[in-house]
Amino acid sequence: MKLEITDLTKTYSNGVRALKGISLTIPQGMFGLLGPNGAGKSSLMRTIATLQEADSGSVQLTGLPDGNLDVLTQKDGVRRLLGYLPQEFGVYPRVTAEAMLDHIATLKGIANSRERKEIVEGLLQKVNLYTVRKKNLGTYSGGMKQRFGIAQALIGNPRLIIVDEPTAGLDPAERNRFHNLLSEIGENTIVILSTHIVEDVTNLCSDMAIICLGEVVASGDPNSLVADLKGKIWQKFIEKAEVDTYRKTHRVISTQLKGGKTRLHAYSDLPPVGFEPVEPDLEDVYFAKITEKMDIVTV
Ligand SMILES: Nc1ncnc2c1ncn2[C@@H]1O[C@H](COP(=O)(O)OP(=O)(O)OP(=O)(O)O)[C@@H](O)[C@H]1O
Repeated sequence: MKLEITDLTKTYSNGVRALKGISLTIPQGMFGLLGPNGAGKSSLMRTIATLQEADSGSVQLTGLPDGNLDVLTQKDGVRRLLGYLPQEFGVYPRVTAEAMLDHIATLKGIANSRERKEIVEGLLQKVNLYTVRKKNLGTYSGGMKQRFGIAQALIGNPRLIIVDEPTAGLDPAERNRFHNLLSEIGENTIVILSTHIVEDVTNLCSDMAIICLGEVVASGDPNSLVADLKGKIWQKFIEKAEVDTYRKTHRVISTQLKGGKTRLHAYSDLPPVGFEPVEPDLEDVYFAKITEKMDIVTV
């Protein structure tokens, strides 16, 4: 099974071109979709989740037992296979987790109440909310709500799971718990994790893409993307006031405060004078690609 996206475009009625010909092949496993705010990640996720129309292009789910699915036109077929955790996941505050999951399971077509009870209990245990299943959702913390969000997305054994910026605002322990949960989702499922947190992709994804201003600027497996930068990233600690000067003479891809000093990373085929070589990581890939399109100040 694969999700094949070809030349997908979307312009909103206010003239914003959110998707400018996106082409991507997304295999089974965890796929990370990285991009800065406004890159078009949510627009792409909503289109794949059949919640919004594209202007042109195609999205095909191929390799299914009973043939391919055209995601843009065969929406009911896609919805039967889909689990979706949107960026803004609202919950009904006065409903218990158990009652809400039971309701969603009914909506997803699980008519038999005993079967539903079994599924709901299993999911509550999986996301570690079983002991608080009788509490109203309004009393849940951010992390608990996200785990509840995953439980509802997993109802009906989806083959395609989309999670949009799931760890923003979670504390490290909850983020860890959420990562473990995602990594337990079966190998024979496509999981698309849309995020602007590079570390989430480093930790979880075997394949990825970076999008920026509605275009794919890199795609592939994270290790190869990092390997491509070997010998090209250089670092220097400078005073903050010197950043602008360096930006005039070097291709600065990122600046970060480290112990009160500013650590500057620059991209160069040859060693720049006064810089030291540094092992690239996925963050360097991200910034090197993004700064090809956008000014570092706006990244
Ligand atoms: N319904 C809409 N109407 C008009 N413009 C929109 C709409 N939704 C998104 N946009 C614009 O389209 C562009 C892409 O937005 P999108 O939400 O897809 O990006 P994103 O990568 O998910 O960003 P973020 O990380 O901030 O959520 C942005 O410029 C945004 O302002």
